[in-house]
Amino acid sequence: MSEELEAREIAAEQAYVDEVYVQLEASMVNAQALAAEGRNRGRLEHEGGLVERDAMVFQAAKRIAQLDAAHEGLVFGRLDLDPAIDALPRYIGRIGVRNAERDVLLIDWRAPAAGVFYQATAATPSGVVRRRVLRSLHRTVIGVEDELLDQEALDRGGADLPIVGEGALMAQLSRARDRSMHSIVATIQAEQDQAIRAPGKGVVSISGGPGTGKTVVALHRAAFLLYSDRRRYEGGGVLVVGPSGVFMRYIERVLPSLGETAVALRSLGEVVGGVRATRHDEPAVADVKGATKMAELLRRTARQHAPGAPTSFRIYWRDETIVLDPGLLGRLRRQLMSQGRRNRQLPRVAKTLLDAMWRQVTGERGRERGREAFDDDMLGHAGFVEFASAWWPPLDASTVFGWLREPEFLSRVGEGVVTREEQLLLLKSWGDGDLTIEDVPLLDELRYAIGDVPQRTDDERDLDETGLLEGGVDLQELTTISEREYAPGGLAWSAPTHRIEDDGYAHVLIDEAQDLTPMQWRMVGRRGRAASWTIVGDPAQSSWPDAPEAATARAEALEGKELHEFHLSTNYRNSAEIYAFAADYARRVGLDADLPDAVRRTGEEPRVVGPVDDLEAAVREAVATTSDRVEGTVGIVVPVARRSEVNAWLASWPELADDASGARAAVDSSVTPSGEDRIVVLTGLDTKGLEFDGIVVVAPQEIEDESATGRATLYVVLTRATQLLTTVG
Ligand SMILES: Nc1ncnc2c1ncn2[C@@H]1O[C@H](COP(=O)(O)OP(=O)(O)OP(=O)(O)O)[C@@H](O)[C@H]1O
Repeated sequence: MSEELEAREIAAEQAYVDEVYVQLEASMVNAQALAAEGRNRGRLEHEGGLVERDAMVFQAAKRIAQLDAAHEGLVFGRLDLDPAIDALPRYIGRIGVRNAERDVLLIDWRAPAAGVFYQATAATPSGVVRRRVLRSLHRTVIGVEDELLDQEALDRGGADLPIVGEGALMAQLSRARDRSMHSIVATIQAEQDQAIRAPGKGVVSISGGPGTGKTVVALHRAAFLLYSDRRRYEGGGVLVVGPSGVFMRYIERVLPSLGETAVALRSLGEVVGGVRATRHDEPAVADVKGATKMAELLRRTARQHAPGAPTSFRIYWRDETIVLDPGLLGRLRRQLMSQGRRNRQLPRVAKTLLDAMWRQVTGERGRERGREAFDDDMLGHAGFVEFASAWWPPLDASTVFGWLREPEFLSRVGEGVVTREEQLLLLKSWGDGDLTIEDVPLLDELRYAIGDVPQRTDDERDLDETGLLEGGVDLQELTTISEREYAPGGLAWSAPTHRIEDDGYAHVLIDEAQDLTPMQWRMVGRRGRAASWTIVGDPAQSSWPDAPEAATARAEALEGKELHEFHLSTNYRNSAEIYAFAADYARRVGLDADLPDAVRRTGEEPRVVGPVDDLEAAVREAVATTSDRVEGTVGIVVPVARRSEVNAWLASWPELADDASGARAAVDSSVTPSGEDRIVVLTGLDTKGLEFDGIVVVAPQEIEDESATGRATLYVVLTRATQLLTTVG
């Protein structure tokens, strides 16, 4: 009977969903035709609102159609209200759709009218009698899950509203995990909805323990903001910053599945335009590079005499020797620096030098000729022009960053800022080539300290203004000289391509904010001076050891902005059994953790294997068992020092070969990883923000011991599994 009932309900919903798709296709064709026709301006203005809206629906629908996401239907919700309010059901979808008469067929989930879908509860039904979630596979409705919110209204109204299913949330939470995060539009919970719909003012801070939906809520919030004020947020840009490239790939499909693509998703190593770093420094080095004192070191660096540039200049003119000695040049350098960013002073360089030189002209013959003639002579003199351009070359941040690789230079600017030991750590890390994630904020700091290298056209304009360097200096050539002489040879550091003025966004969203170092806060702070912010994090999961210093940097980045706090209290990821185990650990090791309630029981207790004699055999057994028992992803979490070893193990286990191309690629560079592997090897830090159906933790004690914040890292690791957790050590 109940199956029959469910089938009948599904068929009825399918009919409605089909109607929505027919209408959607009609409006897409319509919008396309309008765009293709390229109507004249007046007509566009006349029908502006309509055309724009159709075009928007078209764009959003196209993106949603492109997304071949199995579980995610366009129409996912239905509200049956008290007949006294509305006799017709309301349908909720990823985007809004109207029919030819412009009646609403589907309400966009972000519209105010959809709010009640998320906020209504049995205690405060707000007119909702039945809330229904439609589960779909592409365009096919495969299930419905109902909740009865107001029995009395149902009795009173005498309507026929059957109740089907076991509840959408549990069905959604029990699904197997794949490599991407999915949107939760159908099952957003009331406390999450409040954070999602908070106005885009000041700073919205969303806190909560592991698995409470902070990330997914923040992404839905980005979609909400774009919907609520498209001009502001699409025009000004929305920046979403997460901890790693792996994490960004994990979350990248959520916004497109909501029809939104106008968002910049950047990992911390990619925040600076044109730069892409994917490797972390080891913890001891990361701790030095992340500390606020690096800002002082870099400020000093930016003010130094360019290594290799001339330190004096001498010229004969009208019987006189004019000398720019190192002391005088040092004073002139400081004078120029005091007027603003180094590169911005380029147009003033020649005049500053000429002023100082003219003061030395005291003889009659020289004075008689006059200043103008003096300037003309100098600017026509190849020796002077060459000196001026070599003394103050246009510099890009990567070049200046390269100066720090010289031990003597570093010890000079580092004096009293970083210890000798720290200098050695820095030098060692900069010796091996490519930029690390921790270097990126340092490079950014230098960009801001020296300013952009002027573009050629700007140069020409600036030079025209001074009237001093006419025809004399080819700045293009200067750039080449400076690059040739001072660029760090052989390094894969590309110069930032974006200009400082283009760095700002209208909204900045920081995920896993507890991990930002002070230097990273400074970097993201520069991108959000005029922005509203969403900041998401859980202090207990922090891997930055100096919490007060990070708090100060964060406060500076957000200075003057009003704070609105939201807290999430239910863990939707872990089974109750797994989370109890992790929470026990947090209490035992003294982490001051925010412990949410986990709602889903599986009857599977976490398994602790060990102490073991043969680690490889024990891990192999645990991974094989886990992979047999879960349908979705499996993460093998290892100490940093064991990553290659465990990858080699996994690559050599034939029974798991199909699921582990990443491990094979890690040990054999001729193998290409598929990127869709079910089984992956990760370090503790790599797991931040991610989740897997099964987790096998290798040598947990070593993870705990490998950094000052190892306990917080291990706590993160223990909260990544949805179904099965095994530790082997
Ligand atoms: N309302 C919801 N309906 C369905 N699934 C949800 C809901 N809220 C959260 N989830 C799921 O719970 C899991 C955890 O969410 P998310 O990763 O956003 O949590 P988090 O708070 O950022 O976690 P952590 O801090 O541990 O990284 C995800 O799979 C997410 O889809």
